[in-house]
Amino acid sequence: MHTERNADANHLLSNHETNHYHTPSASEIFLRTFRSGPGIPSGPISRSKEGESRVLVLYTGGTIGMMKDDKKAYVPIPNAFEKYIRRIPYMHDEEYVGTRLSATEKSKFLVLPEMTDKTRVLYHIQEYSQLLDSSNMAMDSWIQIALDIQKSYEAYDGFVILHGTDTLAYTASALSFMFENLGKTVIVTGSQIPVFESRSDGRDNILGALVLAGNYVIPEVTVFFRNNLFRGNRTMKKSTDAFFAFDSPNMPPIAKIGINIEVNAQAIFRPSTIEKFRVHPTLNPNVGLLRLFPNITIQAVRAFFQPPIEGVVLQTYGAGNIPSNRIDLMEELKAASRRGILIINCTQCIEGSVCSTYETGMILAQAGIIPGVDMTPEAALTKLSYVLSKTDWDLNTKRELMQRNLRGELSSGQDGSTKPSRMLTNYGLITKEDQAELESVILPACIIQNVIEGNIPELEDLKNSGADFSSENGDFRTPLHIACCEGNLEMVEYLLLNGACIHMKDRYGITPLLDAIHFDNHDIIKLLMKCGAHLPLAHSRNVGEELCSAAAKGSLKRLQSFQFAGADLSQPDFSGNTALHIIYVEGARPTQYMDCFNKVHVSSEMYSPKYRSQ
Ligand SMILES: NC(=O)C[C@H](N)C(=O)O
Repeated sequence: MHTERNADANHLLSNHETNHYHTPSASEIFLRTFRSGPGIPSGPISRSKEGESRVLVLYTGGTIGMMKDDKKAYVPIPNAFEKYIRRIPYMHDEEYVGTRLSATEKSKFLVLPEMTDKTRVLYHIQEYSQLLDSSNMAMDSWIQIALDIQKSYEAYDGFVILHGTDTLAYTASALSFMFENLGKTVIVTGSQIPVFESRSDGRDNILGALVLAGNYVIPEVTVFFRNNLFRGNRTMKKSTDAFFAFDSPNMPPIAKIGINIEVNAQAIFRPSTIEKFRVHPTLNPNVGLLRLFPNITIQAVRAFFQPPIEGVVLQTYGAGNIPSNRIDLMEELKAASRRGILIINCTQCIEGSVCSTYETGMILAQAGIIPGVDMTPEAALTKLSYVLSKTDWDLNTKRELMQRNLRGELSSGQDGSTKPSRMLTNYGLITKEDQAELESVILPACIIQNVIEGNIPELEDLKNSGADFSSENGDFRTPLHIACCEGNLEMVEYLLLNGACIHMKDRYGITPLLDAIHFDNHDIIKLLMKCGAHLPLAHSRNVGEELCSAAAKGSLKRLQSFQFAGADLSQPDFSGNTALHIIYVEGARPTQYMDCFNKVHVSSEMYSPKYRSQ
C-alpha cells in the first residue's frame, strides 16, 4: 500500500541516486545497508554454538526398521536398528564418543558428526519392547509414547519418535493434544523403505529430524518427512509409495531442509500460558469417523450413533455439505446431537474448510453440528477423543473447545497478515518489500531495545507487525534472556504470555533461567519455574561449581537463587566439595544458611575435615 510517507521515502531514495549533496536519512541508511550492502548473505547464516544437545529417540516400529520375514512380508526386527545406525559414519561419530563421554554415556549415546549446525547432537535410542507396524497401534500406544516423553522431559532438549507411516498422522495429532503447555521440540518421522536397504529414505528422515530436534526449539508435535517439517496435527499421509509421503494441505511447512535450514518462525505455534508441561494421559475411545456417500442408508447411520458412541467426525461433501433432501438423515443427526453426542463437520476434500455457503451446509450448523473448520479427519477425531476425556469440562465447554484453536490444528479466522509497525512507518519503511527485507534485522533489535526499556505498548505494536518474541540475536540470545537479566518481572510475564520459549539456549548454553539466577532475580526465577523452566542437566557439574563459589563469597542470595531454581544444593564441585563444606571452611555460621539447606540431608560427614580433604 502506498501512503504519503512511503511516497516520501521513495522520493528520498530516488533523489539520492541523482543528488550527490543529499544527506542520507536514517531510513536510507537502513535500506542501503540491508538491501544491497556488501557482505550481506541472502540465506540464513550458520553460527556455531558451544556444547551439546541431547535428543531422545523413541523407536516404536514401522518400516524404518523392518526386514522381510520368511513369508517375504515386512515386519519390525528387534535389536537391529541401533546396531546398524552406530556403524554409519554420518549417523555416529565414534571418535567423539571415545574422547568426550563417560563410560556409562558411551554405551547410551550416539552422536552426530560435526556439521555446520550449532551444537553436537547426542541421541539415545529407546527401542520399544514390542515394535509395531503402525497399523497395529492404537490409543494405548499414543498414551505410552506421551508418558515416556513426560518421564524424560527434563533430561533431553528434544524428542524424535520413529513410527510407521500408516497411522503416523493420527499419533502426531493425538500427541499434540495430550501434550499440554509443550515447551520442547517433538518430531515424528519414519520411512517408506527400511534403513537397512541401500535406497532408503529413512536415513535422511532420521538425520533431519535429529538435526532439527537438537538445534531448534519448536515447541510443537511436528512431522518430518522428505526435508519438510510439518505441524503434526495438520498432516496426512498422501502417498503409499512416494518418498514425499506426507503433506499438510492447509498449512505450509514450518521448516525446510536444503543447503540451509529455513525455519518459518511465524508459523510456529508459540506458548501463551504460564504453566508447566504436562501430559493428559487419558483419551475417550468412544469416537468415530463417518464418511457420507450418496445413498447411505439410515440403518447404517443409526447403527453408528448407538451407545457408547460420544463423538463423531462426520465427513461431508465439499465445503461441508450433506443432502438436504434426506429428512431421515437430518432427523437422525439432530436426535444424536440432542442426546449429547458431539458431531463435528469436516470435509472429505483434502484441502480447504467447511462453511455455510450452501443450503446443504447451513442446515448442519442449524442442527447443532459443530463446524470442524479446516481440521484434518485425524486431527478432528483425536481432538474429540481428548476433549471428551476431560472429566472437569461440561458439554458446552467441550462443544466450544472443539471449535477453538487449541494447538494450531485449525485456522482461527485471522489471515496471518500483519500491519507495519509504528517504528518502521516512522522511518518511512512501509512497503512490503522493505518490511520483508528488514524485519529479520530490525524487529529483533527493536524488541530487545523495548525489553530493556520496559516498553510493553511498543512491544504490542511490534507483535502486531509480526515480531517474533523468540527471535535470537547473533549470540542466540532471546528477548527473554535479556528480560531475565534486567529483572523486569512484568516484562518476563508479558514475554511468556506472548510466545517466548523458556528452553532456548544462547551461544554458551545459557537459558533464561540461568540468566535470572546469575542476576539473583528471585521473583523471575519463581515465575520461570511456574512455567516449567528447569536447570539443564548437562550443567549439573557447573551448578556444583557455582554453588561453591557462591558459598565462598558468602552470597546467601545466590544460594537462594539456585534453591528457587530447584537445584540440588548438595551437588559437589569438580574437586568433590559442596557449598556446605565451603561455608564450614570459611567459618561462617552454618545456621545462617540453614533455610537454604533445610531440604539437603546434612550428614556429619559432610562437615568433617576428613571429607573436605579428600
Ligand atoms: N512406511 C511404513 O512405515 C508403513 C508400515 N506399514 C507402518 O505403518 O508401520
